[in-house]
Amino acid sequence: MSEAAWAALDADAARLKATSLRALFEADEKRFERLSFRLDDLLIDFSKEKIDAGALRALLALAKARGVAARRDAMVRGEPINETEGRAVWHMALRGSVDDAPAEVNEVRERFLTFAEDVRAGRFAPAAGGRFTDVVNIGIGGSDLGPVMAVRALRPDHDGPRMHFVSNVDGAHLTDVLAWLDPKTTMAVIASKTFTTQETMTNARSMREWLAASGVEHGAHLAAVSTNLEGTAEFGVDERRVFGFWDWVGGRYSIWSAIGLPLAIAIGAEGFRSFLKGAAAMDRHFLTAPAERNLPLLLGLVGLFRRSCMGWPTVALIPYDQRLERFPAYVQQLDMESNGKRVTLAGEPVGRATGPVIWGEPGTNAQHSFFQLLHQGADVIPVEFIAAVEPREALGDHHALLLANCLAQGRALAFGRTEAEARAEMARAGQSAREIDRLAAHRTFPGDRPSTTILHRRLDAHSLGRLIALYEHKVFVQGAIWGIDSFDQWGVELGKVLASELIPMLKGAPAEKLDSSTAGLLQAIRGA
Ligand SMILES: O=P(O)(O)OC[C@H]1O[C@](O)(CO)[C@@H](O)[C@@H]1O
Repeated sequence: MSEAAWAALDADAARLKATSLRALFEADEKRFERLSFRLDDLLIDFSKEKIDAGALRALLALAKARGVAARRDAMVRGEPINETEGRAVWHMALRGSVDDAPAEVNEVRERFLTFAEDVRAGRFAPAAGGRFTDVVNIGIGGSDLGPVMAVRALRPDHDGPRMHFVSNVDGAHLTDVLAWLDPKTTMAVIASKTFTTQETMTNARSMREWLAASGVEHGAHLAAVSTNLEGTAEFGVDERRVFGFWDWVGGRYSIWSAIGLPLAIAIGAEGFRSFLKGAAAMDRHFLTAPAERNLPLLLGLVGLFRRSCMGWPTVALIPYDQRLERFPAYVQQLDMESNGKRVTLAGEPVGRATGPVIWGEPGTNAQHSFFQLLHQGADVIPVEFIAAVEPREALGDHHALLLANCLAQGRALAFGRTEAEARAEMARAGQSAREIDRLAAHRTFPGDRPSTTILHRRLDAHSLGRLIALYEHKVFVQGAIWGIDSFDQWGVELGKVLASELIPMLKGAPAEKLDSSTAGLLQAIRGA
């Protein structure tokens, strides 16, 4: 049954490759109305994608044939859909979107939100008195990217102590962050699901030494977030400041758990609850909206069509919102660690291209760096634009300029500028025929480059929660159709094992059983 659905999609892809976006818009003046979808103030416009009603029908048929709704419902019921690790995938329980969530979810949430308020109000204070002015979150991957992204996104709501994030095992990271801080008024949150991650534990130990070296009672400056309570105790974190979570929360899905503590300290408990409510609003929509109007389903299907049928390997995620500067990096982990797999749950090759490369930077900066390639390079790179209709602060005409640029880029990508148009423009500008001949090809934009535009009213805790949940569910939909396990990450294991083997050699142990390249590089490092 799904073979038939894939075959129909391949036919749609062939037809749409031969039909330009210009032609699609000319053929249907209601294209925007037909291909844009809303949830409250959130609007997703797919009309500049290379899709049409036929392709969308075929995509919905594929989702049905692949049992996406049944798998979604199994996820909500807490079934172990992360089959390779035998775990449930229950991050929706953290935002009140499942029945029968364990009582400890609420208990831990209340504890860490109370702690956040205590830090903000100075009730939890440094050992030697005063107030904590700075908080350093030490974590990596899902224990870093969510908190850092969300804290930056919600800067206008940030009225707690200053927040800092250290993730890289490169000592430069910790050194540069600590250089500006006073240990007497700095606390650390050690965030690690496993509490064994080499980078995080190394940074945590160095942080503890930095606190101890200043003479502060370092234990009183530490908090931890982890599923490994033995590990946190062994490290010396007082259990009153340890906030747990559970193996059914994937690292890249953990911002809703106590991993969100830095965000709660920054914006307060009420702000954090609003963030959870935004995600819950998207959950409700994903669970109940009809397939033809279901935003995460459609976002997933359009992306899947680009990747598995049109063959485009990457997606540029471009928020026209400076405060979403880390959103592309956040979605990069969410999507690439989830769907960067090539075998199905049964261990068979998927047989189709799977998770795309996700990358991006905020606009308008991106326009002045890599947009040249998006417009005139040899590859088609679909773009997802994100913008807020209202700015958080009124500052002259900045926001109008920002939005004008966002809309202009989508138009330029989709419709380009034909050679005839380029020539006519140069002629109007009074350029000679010779000059026109010389430059016409350079000034032609092929166009026909797809984009999706996501608009919401403004960026706040609620809309950020909703946006993240939109992307989480989109990733889920694609993984379900490809039949892969979107919730494991075996691909990060081998590098970890090989690094452990190399550590002693970097510290002087004899180099053994190495390939000639690695041996040569090690030699060069030792001899340097
Ligand atoms: O929270 P932990 O256990 O320190 O893991 C950090 C990150 O490392 C990974 O396990 C692998 O990179 C991610 O999935 C995770 O978010």
